[in-house]
Amino acid sequence: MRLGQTYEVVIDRLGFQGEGVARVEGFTVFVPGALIGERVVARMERVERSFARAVLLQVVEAAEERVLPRCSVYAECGGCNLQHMSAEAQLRMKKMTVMDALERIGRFPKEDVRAWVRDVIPSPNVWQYRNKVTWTVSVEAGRFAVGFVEEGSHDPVDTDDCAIVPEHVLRIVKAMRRVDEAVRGADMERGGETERGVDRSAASSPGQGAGTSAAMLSPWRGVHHVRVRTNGAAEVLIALLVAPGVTFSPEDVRLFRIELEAQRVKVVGLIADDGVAERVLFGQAQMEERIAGLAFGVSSRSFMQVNPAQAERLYAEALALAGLTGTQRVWDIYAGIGTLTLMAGRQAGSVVGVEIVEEAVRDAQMNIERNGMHHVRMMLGDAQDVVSRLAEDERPDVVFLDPPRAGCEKRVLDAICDAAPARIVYVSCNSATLARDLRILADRGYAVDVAQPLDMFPQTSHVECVVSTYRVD
Ligand SMILES: C[S@@+](CC[C@H](N)C(=O)[O-])C[C@H]1O[C@@H](n2cnc3c(N)ncnc32)[C@H](O)[C@@H]1O
Repeated sequence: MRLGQTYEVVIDRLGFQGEGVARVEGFTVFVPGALIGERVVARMERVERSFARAVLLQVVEAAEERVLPRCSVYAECGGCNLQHMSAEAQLRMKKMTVMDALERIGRFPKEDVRAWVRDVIPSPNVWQYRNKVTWTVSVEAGRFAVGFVEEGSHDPVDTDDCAIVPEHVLRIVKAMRRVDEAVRGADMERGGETERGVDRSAASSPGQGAGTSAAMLSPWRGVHHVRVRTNGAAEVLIALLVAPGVTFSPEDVRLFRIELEAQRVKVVGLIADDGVAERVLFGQAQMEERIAGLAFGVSSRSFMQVNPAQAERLYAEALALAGLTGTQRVWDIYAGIGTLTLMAGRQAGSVVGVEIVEEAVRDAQMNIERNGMHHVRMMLGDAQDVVSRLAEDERPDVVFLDPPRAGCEKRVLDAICDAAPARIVYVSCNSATLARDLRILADRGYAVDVAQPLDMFPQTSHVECVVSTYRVD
């Protein structure tokens, strides 16, 4: 098999990222965009010892599950990778992903896995469902671009057409573009000699003096990402992620505000975040959201599930599997702003949430206060240290785990098993690390009874799953 060579292949399964997989001349060939059963023409773009990666050139025989992607930039953008697959096929694929991981990585017997893994709960919304987006910003050669990044690239795919983000959030891109055009237009009229009071020296490339190129004059120069959060009331909290030292003039902020108003975007706050500190440029640093009848404040840096309607179902599943009766002692490890922590608080004797991000713990503490839950408390720190400290004071009945994609550190799992709760309910957004961690728990005497996948991220191959385990005495 040679690089650049073209083959006609038949896809016999899907990989973890939803890409078509075929066997060709003893190689496993991954073809993103191809579906099971399809005959496709593909060109090899990377060839290793036993596998290759190919670009889909033509679908010769299409599968029934093939649908027309909704986004105009689907082929280039790295944001979604399953828009070419019907909604039902996406759900089937996600169930297979969880089962495959439990069998291959977790080394659990096939019959057990089949009995545990339920059908995927579909998302109430499969389009425009995201309440948070982080886009890459680029101002190069005078060209302003905002968007998700193409796989294997650093350049954003410039668009304000994104099918998984609500329309009012997309209007922020329009406002940024209009500010860019207005400011650069004005600067060019003046000969590009003024920096408009914006100190972007820290972000200058070597050899680029102020006013030497159109890119230098963009108000968004020095902004590498923009992070937008929105809520059920269609309000937004915008954070401009900037290089250290980058500041904004009041004039830039005023212009942006005017354009946001012109686009009818309801902004609760605009923040500049240089990775060390957040600075509020106008409005406030937190926004409000209601989930399952509780009020939450959330900061820009804090974690919150991205699909709020589906998040309510996720929490309901996790709580049902925990079987709380009002008296238990509960730990919620990797607690974020305390969403599950507070919901568990309505059904438990006491709850402790553990979280490493300071802003999230601050949010969670305010959320505990505003919901009057005085039997719920938060601990700030790395779960690896906090859990063993916590175990010195109390033994939990139920532990929730909801780690980031990397899964739980072994030390955390060991400390929890030492504390011997009757039940551990594991919420995961990565089936591979979930399977790895469930194997560790199984070897320490925790058996799985149910694995419930949910479609939290429609149009992408990511899958959320909640698994309940119980201590075998
Ligand atoms: C997937 S989120 C879950 C948050 C929360 N359970 C929810 O549903 O909103 C994972 C959380 O774990 C936190 N985290 C990551 N590493 C951690 C660590 N080593 N110790 C404690 N918390 C950590 C992250 O900041 C994030 O808030």
